[in-house]
Amino acid sequence: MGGKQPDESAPAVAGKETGARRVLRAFRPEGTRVRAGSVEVGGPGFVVMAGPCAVEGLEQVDRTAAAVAQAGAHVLRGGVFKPRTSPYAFQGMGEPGLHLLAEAGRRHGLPIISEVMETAQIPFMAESSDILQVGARNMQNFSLLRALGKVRRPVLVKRGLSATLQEWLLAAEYVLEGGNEQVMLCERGIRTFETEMRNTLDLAAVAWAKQRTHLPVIVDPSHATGQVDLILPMSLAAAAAGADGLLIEVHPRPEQALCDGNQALTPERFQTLMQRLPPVLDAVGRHLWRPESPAQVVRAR
Ligand SMILES: O=C[C@H](O)[C@H](O)COP(=O)(O)O
Ligand SMILES: C=C(OP(=O)(O)O)C(=O)O
Repeated sequence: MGGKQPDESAPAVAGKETGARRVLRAFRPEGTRVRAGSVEVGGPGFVVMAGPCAVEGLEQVDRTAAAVAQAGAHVLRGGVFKPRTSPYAFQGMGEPGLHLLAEAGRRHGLPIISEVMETAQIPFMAESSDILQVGARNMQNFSLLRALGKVRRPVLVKRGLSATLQEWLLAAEYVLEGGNEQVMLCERGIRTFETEMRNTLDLAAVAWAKQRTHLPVIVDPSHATGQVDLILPMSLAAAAAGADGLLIEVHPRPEQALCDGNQALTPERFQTLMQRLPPVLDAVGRHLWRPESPAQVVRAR
């Protein structure tokens, strides 16, 4: 793909592989900036999205939202539809959970991101979520991707469990092709022969995607490692590798979490992470996202 120009006029040839076009850096050399509420992803500001893996109830989500907001997070995450390996595992609170997440976001001044698993969920998820997440397991759910192309909400496309970089980009291409330009990529670790960690975080893919595409790239060190002790070092490494932000799991009582407690930071550990990011970001010419000052806004006009 490297060096190829996007060819909008090229007709798809039946039976032949057609490459990515709209995701390529050449399509928008200046890069895409995605807006979620008042937060901008893809500019110089590094955006931290944090919250529970799954919304479990009012107290849990509100306490987490308060803690991550206080530590400086920019977006509240929380799954209400959970793609679980076992049909007997907690599947999420569904729409009532979405209302709790949205309310917690409003109360603590944070836009929210949540996973949409099926096309039928899009209308109400898009109504209340500032960012719609496509999970790793749904990265090649093409009808879902096409439907998200018609939505006026930013979409974060997670890399599939064993997806190649081309497959990941082409998944994002589906959303862009549908007319939605507010798309982000998320590296969340892939399946390899290694078994010590839950997945293998592919940080080279982050630098690669930043070079080859114009889309913001987010890293999820929680699913990538599955281990709390690795989340801090991998978050710093992601910032150094050029990621535009992080998606991190935080729970007030990880040992009681209904999903993925092994990879959830306590609020205290999350605060430490937020304090460790600025010097690394500074070394690569970035900073934690902050609203533009009025002076900058005037200059930009
Ligand atoms: O957050 C996410 C997923 O639902 C979770 O990682 C699925 O893993 P499991 O169902 O195999 O535990
Ligand atoms: C399910 C999630 O992650 P993934 O799709 O990367 O497994 C999640 O972030 O809630």
